[in-house]
Amino acid sequence: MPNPKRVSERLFQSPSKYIQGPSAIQNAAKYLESLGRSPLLACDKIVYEIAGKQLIEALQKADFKVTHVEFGGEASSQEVDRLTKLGLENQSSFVIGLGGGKTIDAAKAAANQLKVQCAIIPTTASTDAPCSALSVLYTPEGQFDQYTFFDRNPSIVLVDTSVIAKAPYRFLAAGMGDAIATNVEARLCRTSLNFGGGLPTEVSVAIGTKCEEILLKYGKQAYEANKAKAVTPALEAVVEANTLLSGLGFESGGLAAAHAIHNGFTAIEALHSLLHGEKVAFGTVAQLILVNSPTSVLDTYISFMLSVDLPVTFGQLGIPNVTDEELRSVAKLACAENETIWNMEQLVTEDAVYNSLKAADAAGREYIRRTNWKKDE
Ligand SMILES: NC(=O)c1ccc[n+]([C@@H]2O[C@H](COP(=O)([O-])OP(=O)(O)OC[C@H]3O[C@@H](n4cnc5c(N)ncnc54)[C@H](O)[C@@H]3O)[C@@H](O)[C@H]2O)c1
Ligand SMILES: [Zn+2]
Repeated sequence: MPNPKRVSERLFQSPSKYIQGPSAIQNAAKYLESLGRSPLLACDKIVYEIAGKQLIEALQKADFKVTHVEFGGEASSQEVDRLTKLGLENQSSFVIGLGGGKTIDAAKAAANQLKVQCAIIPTTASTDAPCSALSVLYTPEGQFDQYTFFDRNPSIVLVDTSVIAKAPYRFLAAGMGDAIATNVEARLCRTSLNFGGGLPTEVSVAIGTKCEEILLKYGKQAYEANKAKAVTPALEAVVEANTLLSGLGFESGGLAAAHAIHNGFTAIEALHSLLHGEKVAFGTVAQLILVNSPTSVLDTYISFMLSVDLPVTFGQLGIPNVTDEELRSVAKLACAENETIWNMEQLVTEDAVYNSLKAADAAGREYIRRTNWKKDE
């Protein structure tokens, strides 16, 4: 990474087109035809039944020649190479990634190796992976491997909200946990380099603000709509916040402590089964404490997290008996040399992060006690 003090350019990057609506897959051909007519389509078995069959049918009706490959489940270099090989053998004109964050990341990386364009069709709003020009790769066993960066973002991101509305509502909540961090993190990164290697522009800051506004206004309502499998204006707004606004906001705005703490949580085995956004949600409260946010501000975020069943205490994270030693190892990883925590202007130490974790749990417990909060059944 270049030294931020020596970079004066502001930079904003994004996909060429973003389409969202309840019939997006049915109408996919008209949006995808500019990329060619012989795509390599990666999706796993579950997603094939949910949306893959319907997508292939819609494309075949419009004379596309689709090569369907079953995604193996992990976004690993090996899986990316396998998809690339199939793309070469079939002379695929572009790649479609259909599914959750891992399928999306593997598809983006394969398209990059094939030097063809990429279309992303997320089937959950669980992460902000669809719009970014990077993939998070893992070993075939599921350990973090590396971030890989590409020259361009996916050309087309197509979101079918009738599919998302039927996905498990825990996924939408996790996406909100990832998205609520966007503004909290980006507003501390005004003078650091974003993922494109430039300074944030005014629009990336505005996107983070809008993302947060939508979540606070409509998050709970969208969560309830998702439980009822209903596509409503609130659900549409939150899907856009989780997918487009959060994606553009983090990539061109920057990440800070919340995501670094999420990465630190990999030190605790018991947290591996949690979704990305669930861990980011707790990290967001810890970051707010780290930068000395007033109680009224903490209350706003904690109340939001609880309204969509995101964890704000160690108990809710599933680690009620976490030890100080474990928390110190989380803080140590969160403060690793290349971590995004160093994007913040504030002075940060491992000890301060350790203390913010303990205080976040305490603030969550105190809020629950004070407001007599009870989980909806
Ligand atoms: N590249 C980026 O910018 C970026 C950003 C955030 C997260 N990520 C990555 O995203 C990954 C996490 O993604 P995830 O949380 O979507 O998990 P995931 O990709 O593992 O998907 C979880 C499961 O959801 C299932 N699924 C997908 N759509 C469904 C639907 N409509 N109904 C029922 N089940 C459905 C899939 O079959 C899969 O088994 C992580 O690897 C993370 O590193 C990447
Ligand atoms: Zn994230």
